[in-house]
Amino acid sequence: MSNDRNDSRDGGDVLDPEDAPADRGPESNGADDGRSGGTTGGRSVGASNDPSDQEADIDDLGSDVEIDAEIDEEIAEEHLLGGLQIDSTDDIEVPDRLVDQVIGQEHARDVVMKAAKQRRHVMMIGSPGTGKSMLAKAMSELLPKEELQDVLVYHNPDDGNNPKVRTVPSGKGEQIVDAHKEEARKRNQMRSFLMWIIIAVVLGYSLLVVSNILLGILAAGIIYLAFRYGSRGSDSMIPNLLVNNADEKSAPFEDATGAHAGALLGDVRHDPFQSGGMETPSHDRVEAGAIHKANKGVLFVDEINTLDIRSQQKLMTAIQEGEFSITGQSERSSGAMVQTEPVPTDFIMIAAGNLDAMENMHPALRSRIKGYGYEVYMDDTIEDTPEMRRKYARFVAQEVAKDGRLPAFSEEAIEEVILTARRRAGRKGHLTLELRNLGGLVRVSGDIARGEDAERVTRDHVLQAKGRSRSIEQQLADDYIERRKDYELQVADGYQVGRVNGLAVMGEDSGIMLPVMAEVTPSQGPGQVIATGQLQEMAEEAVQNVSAIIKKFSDEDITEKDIHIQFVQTGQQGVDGDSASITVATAVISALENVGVDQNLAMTGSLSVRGDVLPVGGVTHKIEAAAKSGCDTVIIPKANEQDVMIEDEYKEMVEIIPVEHISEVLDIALEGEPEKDSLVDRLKSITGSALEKTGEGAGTGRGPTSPSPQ
Ligand SMILES: Nc1ncnc2c1ncn2[C@@H]1O[C@H](COP(=O)(O)OP(=O)(O)OP(=O)(O)O)[C@@H](O)[C@H]1O
Repeated sequence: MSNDRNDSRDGGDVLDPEDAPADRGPESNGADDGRSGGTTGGRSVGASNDPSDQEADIDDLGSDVEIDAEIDEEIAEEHLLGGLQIDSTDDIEVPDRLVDQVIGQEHARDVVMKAAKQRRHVMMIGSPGTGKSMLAKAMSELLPKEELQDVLVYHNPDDGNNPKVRTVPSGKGEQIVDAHKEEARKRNQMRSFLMWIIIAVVLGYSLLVVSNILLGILAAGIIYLAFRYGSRGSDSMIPNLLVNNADEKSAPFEDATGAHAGALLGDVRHDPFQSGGMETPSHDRVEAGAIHKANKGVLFVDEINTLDIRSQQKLMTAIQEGEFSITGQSERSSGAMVQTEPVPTDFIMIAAGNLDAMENMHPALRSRIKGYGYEVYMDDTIEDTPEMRRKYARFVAQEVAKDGRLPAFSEEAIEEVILTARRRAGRKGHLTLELRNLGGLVRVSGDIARGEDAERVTRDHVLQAKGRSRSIEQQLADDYIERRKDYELQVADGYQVGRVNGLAVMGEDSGIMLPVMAEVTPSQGPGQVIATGQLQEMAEEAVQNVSAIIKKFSDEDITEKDIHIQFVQTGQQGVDGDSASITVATAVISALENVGVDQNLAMTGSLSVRGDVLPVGGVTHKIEAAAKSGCDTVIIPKANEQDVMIEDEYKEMVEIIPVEHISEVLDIALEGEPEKDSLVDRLKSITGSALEKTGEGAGTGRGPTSPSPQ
């Protein structure tokens, strides 16, 4: 039987659906293997269908592409371009294959290549713009093109609402449809010929024999309509080419992110006529969904949790069965009556998203992907090595090539992009892997250069682009700082009791200075912490931590007092996690002891119950915000010292003081010398005693700090 089918594919009679190959869904793998010795559409598929050859191909594709240049490793270490001696991006070759263009993400790349070889599903979780869809696309390029199929839908003479489905090797579908059209055209020609002969005979007879021309015209009209009506039937025999892979250069890549049910699962269009000869045959109204178009390729769904539960369930069925019938998605449409035979859905699924997406996706779908595939977490940053910097230079070249209209980047412009990647990493010795944003910077820089008709993109263009391509959060933060300056709310001079300049991050890359005010009052009942709205919990935690320290060093129990904390003019954005806890603690101690706090100083840091200042996120942006707001000193956790990568322009504006303990914060921030044996005196003296224990200098006296969760 299978031999017969192969014969029909290779040029035999392809017009009868029963003669077309009937292999569908998962079984078609076996059928394809059987085909490998033959010729398909004039193309030999034997060699590359050998699985071991395919694996070798994939391994080959995966090999890391090194930049082709002689590198002096000693120079490379210090050199921003990792020792690459080039004039511009024109000197950098961009690899052809997407998988070789991926920067970093070694683990994800390995997983994708393994999954391509084994045909396994993959779940990729990570920050936006780190290359999830790029890797999914790269995976489709790794899949064997020879397995691709076209899908045809035929009219079912036994049941018009249950169209037949047939799969054929890619490229064959068009031939079959063309052959059917040719056949229909010939049949129609013959019918027309016959029709005109009959009309001529009828007209001749009515004119010459009956002598009634009117009767003749009427009869001719009826004959004409009968033939026209009859020819519609032969058109309905032409199959609908549902999936056409004839021109695909690689296995399909279908992005079904945010797709509605019809686009994902296929649909059958409504037919307003439905019957009476004017209707469109049901097989012609069938439309493929992404799951069908992705057959033998990759189906990519980002933010998988945004698909409605029914769609997720059906997706699961398609994954499990390897085939899925198409029916009308709208219950009220005539399409809902139609259901095709199962259409193959033998795809590899790549589900992507952030951590929320994973938590909120259908548990059964997740377990299906997990059970039949891999889960991988995308890296946000990568170690800053000469080799990696060379790859970042290639990244700039890739983005220029991808855009197609940008001028080449000069060496110094590439250096500026790499410096930005360092800064955006927010981590010493690392480069950011949020490369979509970095690609945005490349494009804006290129557009500025283009606007000036410059031949090359220079460092200056990149610097201008950095100013222009500010995120919404950055623009908001800058606007906020400007407005506060108008009202002179920014930095007050001298010292104030209970008011401390805190620092926070807005969005991903903007800092903002937010003053915190505290007032301590006697309580009528048990003491309370009263803070602004949603910040209540955070304030309570900070007060609890500081109260443990206060209790230890004085007779005061601040849990018996009412503590009012105000995050001045925050609108509640920007205050993240517990990074404001040393700010709150300082404000409370200042209010409690009635000692002024230096208003030219800002601070960020998390606080342990033992008074250790623990690391926080976004220090670079916070320091820059303090500088922009006019502060001249910033206190940061010692553990974050290595993460500071502020722009040169701010370096002159602020002094950065890394601290390890709240006592150091108080020493720097509070006004004057405390009264002997007062709470502040005792708290400040902790530094002294700690230093005595280790015998080291200020700021290094305490043991290593443990990281705080952000
Ligand atoms: N690791 C990478 N290597 C090279 N280029 C990258 C990488 N990550 C991102 N890019 C660039 O950024 C663009 C967008 O990345 P991509 O769409 O793959 O991100 P994503 O992780 O799927 O993001 P999202 O979840 O927001 O869709 C890519 O087309 C590519 O130009």
